[in-house]
Amino acid sequence: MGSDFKAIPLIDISPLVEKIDDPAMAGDEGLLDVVRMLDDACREAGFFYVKGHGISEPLMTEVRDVTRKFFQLPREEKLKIKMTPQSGYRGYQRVGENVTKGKPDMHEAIDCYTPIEPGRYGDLAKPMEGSNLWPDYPSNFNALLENYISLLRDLSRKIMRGIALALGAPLDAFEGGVAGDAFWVLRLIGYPVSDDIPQEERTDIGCGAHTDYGLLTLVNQDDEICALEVRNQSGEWIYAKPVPGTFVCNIGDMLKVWSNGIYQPTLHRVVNNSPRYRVSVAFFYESNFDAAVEPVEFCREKTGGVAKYEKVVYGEHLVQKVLTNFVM
Ligand SMILES: N=C(N)NCCCC[C@H](N)C(=O)O
Ligand SMILES: O=C(O)CCC(=O)C(=O)O
Ligand SMILES: [Fe+2]
Repeated sequence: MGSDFKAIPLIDISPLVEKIDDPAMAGDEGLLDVVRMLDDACREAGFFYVKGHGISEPLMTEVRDVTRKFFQLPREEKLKIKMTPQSGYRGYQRVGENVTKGKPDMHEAIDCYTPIEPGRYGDLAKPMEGSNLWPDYPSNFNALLENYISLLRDLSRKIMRGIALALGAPLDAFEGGVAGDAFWVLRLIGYPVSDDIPQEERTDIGCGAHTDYGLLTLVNQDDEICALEVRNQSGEWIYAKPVPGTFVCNIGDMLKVWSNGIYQPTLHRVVNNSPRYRVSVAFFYESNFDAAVEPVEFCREKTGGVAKYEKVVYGEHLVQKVLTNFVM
């Protein structure tokens, strides 16, 4: 939702990253400052940049570079890891296969999800059972990304601890039954130059306006290309322009429900009007797949006493999105 913000705040979260797991951190001034900045950012823009997050800039760049190399491969090569219902919707999607609000998106992508073994979660996760499809080339792709995912999971867990404190909740509010076994999603995305897309397939938007589905998103975007736009309350689109070495973070639908709307996700979209192919790698940190998320009591009390949202099972929310996101 967001206010009439004109810019997206940048937060140096190093005090949080260094101290949040330390039992003696209560009262640490640096950390409390970060918590206050997170609270402001989540109430206002619903978006913030983080630096001081501990992920090295060379690693962030390498992840975008292997992604770019994959998308440069011939179509037949990319289709070897094609996304299908049989793969649990994991794998490669060509430009136009993802649709948002009925319109094809001008991006290609690889979707990776937490692997789900057959039978886990019963019928709930049936459509998404499976393990990830990794390409043979670039050869270090799998190992590099598995490591990246593990680092981002831990970073997200720490930021969610900060967000818990920002809401006035217990430190571990997003652990245990809510997100102690957080489902993760990785989308490696390429936005071609408009002129390179055949005219009859072309629309004007890289990814249509949407909110993200879970708790927290961390976007690692190409330097120098302005394309991610965030909508403020007046309906103006504010650029989340690249800030090298940072992640662009935003909150998702599950945090809205849990907090009874104290924090709301913000609509955003991607338009690549630049003369360069743009790569971004979005990591989504979500609730437990089977978590039934509903407004918690202390947030309801702060917001008039009435639950504004119905209970949502995260996995149902995700499956419903995934089943309607693609034309294949
Ligand atoms: N997990 C996330 N957020 N994926 C981003 C895709 C958003 C666009 C999608 N077609 C939609 O309409 O939701
Ligand atoms: O490419 C980007 O910068 C953001 C992509 C995005 O919003 C998403 O995949 O949910
Ligand atoms: Fe998004």
